[in-house]
Amino acid sequence: MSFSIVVFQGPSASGKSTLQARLGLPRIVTWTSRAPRAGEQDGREYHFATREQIELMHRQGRMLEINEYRGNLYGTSIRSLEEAGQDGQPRSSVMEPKGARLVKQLLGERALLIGVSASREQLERRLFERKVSIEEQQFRMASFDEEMAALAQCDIVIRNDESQFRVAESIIEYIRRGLE
Ligand SMILES: Nc1nc2c(ncn2[C@@H]2O[C@H](COP(=O)(O)OP(=O)(O)O)[C@@H](O)[C@H]2O)c(=O)[nH]1
Ligand SMILES: Nc1ncnc2c1ncn2[C@@H]1O[C@H](COP(=O)(O)OP(=O)(O)O)[C@@H](O)[C@H]1O
Repeated sequence: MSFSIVVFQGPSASGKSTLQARLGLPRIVTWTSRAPRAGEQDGREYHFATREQIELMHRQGRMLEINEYRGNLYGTSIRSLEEAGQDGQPRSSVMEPKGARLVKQLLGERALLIGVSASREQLERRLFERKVSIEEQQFRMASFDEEMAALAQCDIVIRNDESQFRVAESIIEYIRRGLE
């Protein structure tokens, strides 16, 4: 099976970005209207654009989907997904469940959806350690049940509690070799 794209989904702080980095594939760069954070570069972490530009792309049928998150728009262009299949080099992406489901619908078996899960206690601790505001922690935990339920749509779910980090990374390594 040759995959064009590997999509990670799961609750906040479950370890999606960590496991994505371990997999080592080039990332699909998505669009956002949020301001770049320190150290972020246009075209690397995201394509940074205005809300109006992203909405226009959506109206023109150039976006697979757009999603509102904390007052900002996010979206994946169809072209970025098509490119992922063309050069034989698979790409990876982190998406919330709605976006991940649409990628699966568009690409079928060429998309591998990897769910990442961890216990509520572990996630609360990791968010606490991130030193974000209490309000931000509560906001992220509020979607916990929904994110856990949405793991049902994934092709594989990796448990990434602290006691399982090595197992989780071995599974990613196994998938990585399978993609070579
Ligand atoms: N549906 C969808 N979600 C996206 C897209 N790009 C990023 N996201 C999600 O938007 C959320 C916010 O991302 P970000 O602003 O980088 O902050 P983070 O929560 O610190 O990762 C994360 O859950 C991302 O996975 C996209 O193109 N489509
Ligand atoms: N397999 C792992 N090994 C070591 N640390 C991990 C692992 N998975 C997650 N973490 C830690 O947990 C925290 C949340 O992980 P992160 O990848 O940022 O989550 P997400 O992208 O899902 O929000 C980070 O501090 C990260 O270093």
